[in-house]
Amino acid sequence: KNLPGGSLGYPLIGETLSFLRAQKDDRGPQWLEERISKYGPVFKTSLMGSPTLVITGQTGNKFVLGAEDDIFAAKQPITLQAIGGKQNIFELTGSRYRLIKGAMLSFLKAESLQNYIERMDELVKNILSREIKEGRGTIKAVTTMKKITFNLACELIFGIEDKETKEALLDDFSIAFKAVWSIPVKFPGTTYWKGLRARSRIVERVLPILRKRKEELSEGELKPENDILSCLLALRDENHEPISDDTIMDNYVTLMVASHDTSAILMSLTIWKLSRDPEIYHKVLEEHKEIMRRREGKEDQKLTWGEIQKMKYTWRVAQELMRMIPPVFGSFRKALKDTSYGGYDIPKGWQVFSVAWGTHMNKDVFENPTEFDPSRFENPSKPITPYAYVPFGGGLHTCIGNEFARVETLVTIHNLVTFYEWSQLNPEEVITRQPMPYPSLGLPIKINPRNQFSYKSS
Ligand code: HEM
Repeated sequence: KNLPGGSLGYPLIGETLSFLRAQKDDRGPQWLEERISKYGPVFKTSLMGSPTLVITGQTGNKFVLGAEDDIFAAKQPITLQAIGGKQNIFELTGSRYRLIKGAMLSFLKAESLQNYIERMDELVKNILSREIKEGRGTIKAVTTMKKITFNLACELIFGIEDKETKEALLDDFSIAFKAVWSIPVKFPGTTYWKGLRARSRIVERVLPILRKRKEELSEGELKPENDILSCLLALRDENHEPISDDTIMDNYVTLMVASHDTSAILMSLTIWKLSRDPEIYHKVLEEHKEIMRRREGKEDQKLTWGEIQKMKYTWRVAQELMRMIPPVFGSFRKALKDTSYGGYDIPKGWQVFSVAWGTHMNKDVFENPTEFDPSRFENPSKPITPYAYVPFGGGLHTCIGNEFARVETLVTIHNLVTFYEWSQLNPEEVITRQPMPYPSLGLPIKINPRNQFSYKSS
């Protein structure tokens, strides 16, 4: 086989440790750069238990992300596969994949999200005020954002509202999330082993909920549109067969994993940026003041879908953050047949990894890539071409939660800037990849309700 240069590292572990360590020390781009400068834009390594070809650049993104699912499957590393389960959306192909994805999208598309806004706003308000009260004016923003994304997913997407159940699930999911980025060694005490046990407890806890919903659906007490679990329970495949409980559980766990850290990171990064950049903060604040000003005496009214659409600058700030610090470093695929790219063979069974940073920080794609400039998403002097900006991936497996993530981020930031004032306790705090990019100290902030909120421009 004509394979590109690179090192497969140690058996099983491969280069996983050096990759994860580089991410943690915020040297992820350097880890890649070193290899790209040594071997070129395509190189071999071994990550998360599989031999891997890393493919970088816009053409590479298109090749990997834009491929049909008979060439590359979106199979994730062993760790995510084990936590998410064998029937999770990333593992599915063909008609089964489309069936499950269609059901999930029916909840996550913009038209459906419009119905959640009031409830989302209320949940975010409650969590923020509770956390701030409990922390007596000081909170770790990262922990609070994780609580927000977890509760929004539990309540709005899955209809799980019982406080005790949610708390127990949050404990177990926190353990399971860690296992997604661990060395897949099933030995008592390892992060991976703990994650697998946490997954079993999650399944045990949610199965009775699933059974109850099944009964309620058959008795007409519940509608499939109520939540994603009910929707999947009511779903029939091309042979009119229901979807198995295992498939539903796997996709429940996977959606919780896919929606959790990603969105919590985007919210945390936005708070981090607003805390340290007065100019950007001021522009964001003005946008939200303007929204409140337009309410003309009805300031207590609930946030509306129309108002979310007015938060254009705030979203551009988030987009620019995702360009410079993509929450998901890249996308894994598995070659289902022998194929080739750039003159190199990609053997069947190998893992392929396409990295967002390869284009996001490329000066041929984004002018002055190291400069934080949200306006590049407003009037790009160079139009952003397909597969160049990929924080939500691209092609068949593009994130189906991108609109949910946008809305929950905007609702949260709106509540923060409109009703609170805050400052970072450690202004020097940096972002480290663990391997997801979080503020290194969990972003402690001092936060207080605004005394007076003047809607007039300042
Ligand atoms: C800022 C937040 C988010 C980011 C940056 C993000 C990023 C991504 C990326 C890069 C992919 C593609 C992975 C691949 O190509 O292998 C993806 C896929 C996916 N995401 Fe997200 N995501 C976010 C939020 C969410 C949310 C809130 C949900 C669910 C409510 C979600 C559910 C999914 C699912 C189910 C897939 C798989 C789609 C498929 O295979 O067809 N994501 N996401």
